[in-house]
Amino acid sequence: MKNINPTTTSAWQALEQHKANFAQTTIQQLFSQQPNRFADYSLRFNNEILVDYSKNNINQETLKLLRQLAQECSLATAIEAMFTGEKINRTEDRAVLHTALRNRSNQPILVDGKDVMPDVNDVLAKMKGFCQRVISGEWKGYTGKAITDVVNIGIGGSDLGPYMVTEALRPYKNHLTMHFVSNVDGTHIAETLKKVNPETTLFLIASKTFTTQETMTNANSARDWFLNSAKDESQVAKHFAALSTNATEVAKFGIDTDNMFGFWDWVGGRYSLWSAIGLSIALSIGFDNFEALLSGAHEMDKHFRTAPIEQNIPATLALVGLWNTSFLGAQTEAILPYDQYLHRFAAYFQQGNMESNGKYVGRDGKAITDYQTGPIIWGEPGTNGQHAFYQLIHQGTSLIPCDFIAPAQTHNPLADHHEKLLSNFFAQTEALAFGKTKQEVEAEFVKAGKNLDDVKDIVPFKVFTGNKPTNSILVQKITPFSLGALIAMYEHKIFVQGVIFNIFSFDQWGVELGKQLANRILPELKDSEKVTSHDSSTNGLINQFKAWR
Ligand SMILES: O=P(O)(O)OC[C@H]1O[C@H](O)[C@H](O)[C@@H](O)[C@@H]1O
Repeated sequence: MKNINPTTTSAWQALEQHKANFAQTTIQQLFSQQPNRFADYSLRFNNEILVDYSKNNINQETLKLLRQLAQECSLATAIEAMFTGEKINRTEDRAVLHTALRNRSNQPILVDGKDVMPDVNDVLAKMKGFCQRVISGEWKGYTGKAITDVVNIGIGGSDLGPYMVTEALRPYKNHLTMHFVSNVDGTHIAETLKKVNPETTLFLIASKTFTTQETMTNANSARDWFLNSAKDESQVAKHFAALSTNATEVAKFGIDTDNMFGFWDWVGGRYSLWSAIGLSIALSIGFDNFEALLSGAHEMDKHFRTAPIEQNIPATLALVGLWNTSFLGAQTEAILPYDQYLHRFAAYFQQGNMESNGKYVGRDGKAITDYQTGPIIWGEPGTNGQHAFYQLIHQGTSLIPCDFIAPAQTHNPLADHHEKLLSNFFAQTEALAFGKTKQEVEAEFVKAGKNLDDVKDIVPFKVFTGNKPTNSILVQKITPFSLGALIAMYEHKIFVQGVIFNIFSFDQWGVELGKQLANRILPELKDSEKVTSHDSSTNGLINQFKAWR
């Protein structure tokens, strides 16, 4: 991947000039000027996902310049570099091949001259056999009973993806009850263990490195709890499996390598739900559905790799997002799914996006000083968010571009719930784009029989300026296939932005310092000695903790 500061491209400079046009123009005016705006600014994937990006402050010139920016930043070369296994994660000297995990075409993909597909397929076959045995009840616990509960112990990418997807695909789940333990706070595992029976519980220890403090601590507590009942180490094999790249550490922990499902250093943690880390997903919805999830992602991969930039959905979302943040001044992006099953979707992409693109060092190793990199990602399911934080999106002083996501078909057709939910979905983007003028507010008062003189002081508070950018992502139905495609769509959006930001999107050095310091502090908490080795704040906090515990 080349080192290109995006601000030095002619497209960036032209975009800087071009943005002045939008100081005066509103989304409302754009719609009045362009009667076909919806048709011209929306894209479809497989007749299953509709992406409408028309309610943004963009015109054809904006798109032309943004596409030129992508070209000047060598996006097409970068896409090929990722898909063909080049070591684009240069700071860790690794390829980035989550796309290989869902490569249903089976076309060879080479890393260091070796095709990775046979290994990928071997692990998938092993996962399939394991799922069949556990789901059918053939796999027995130490007292001869079938498994009823699965506890995934992992954190970050080894938790957020599997948890988000198993929740999103609950309508497809079988009889197994899934639990996810991530936090090192003992409360998390303690509360989970209260709900399960050691005779019928399977623990999946999910950790790429198998050294993560939180996960290993929870795994050890789970094993102690299990052995407290089973009283026999040899029974651990019936209740513990490992999902990891680190066979040595897995063996040290005492998990049989027969029960280990491997993956490789070219799978980033936050892109790992497609790997053995997805075993909890496959157990929960069955292996066929897990394969459908992979297929959906693979279809999106093909689209991303081959579609021209004008029709390329991830690239378009990335460019429009970059326009909003880098040129129009937004610092955050909200992801707002109008689907209760997608309640962890925003949390998942907080890691996906912020751990990937929250970087201040450019690919040249120098600090980036003249543009913003990855935005802050946040969000909650609609309509809950409407009753909580939408006030600020509608009338605050920050510009917050939002992605609204909704399924056309619900899995729970109950009275008119879905129509009500979707009426809110449509209404919100309409309100955000077009707002309500002073005249409209006054007309409403008049209609309600009020004298305008009596209400004139209230009028300004009821005005909505509108002109707030949104994307609407309408999915026919959330199925394993469409969810796979949707996740891959966002993954590639992040990739495109990382290429243009000129950063390395696939490392995560920013999480290391806190870990190092926690490791230094941990021994200091073991005794009652007064701590003096830190700054006065950190010393003061540690000493108060010691006094109070
Ligand atoms: O899967 P593990 O090796 O346990 O890592 C779990 C998580 O922790 C790390 O600190 C990284 O920030 C994440 O990218 C990763 O997903």
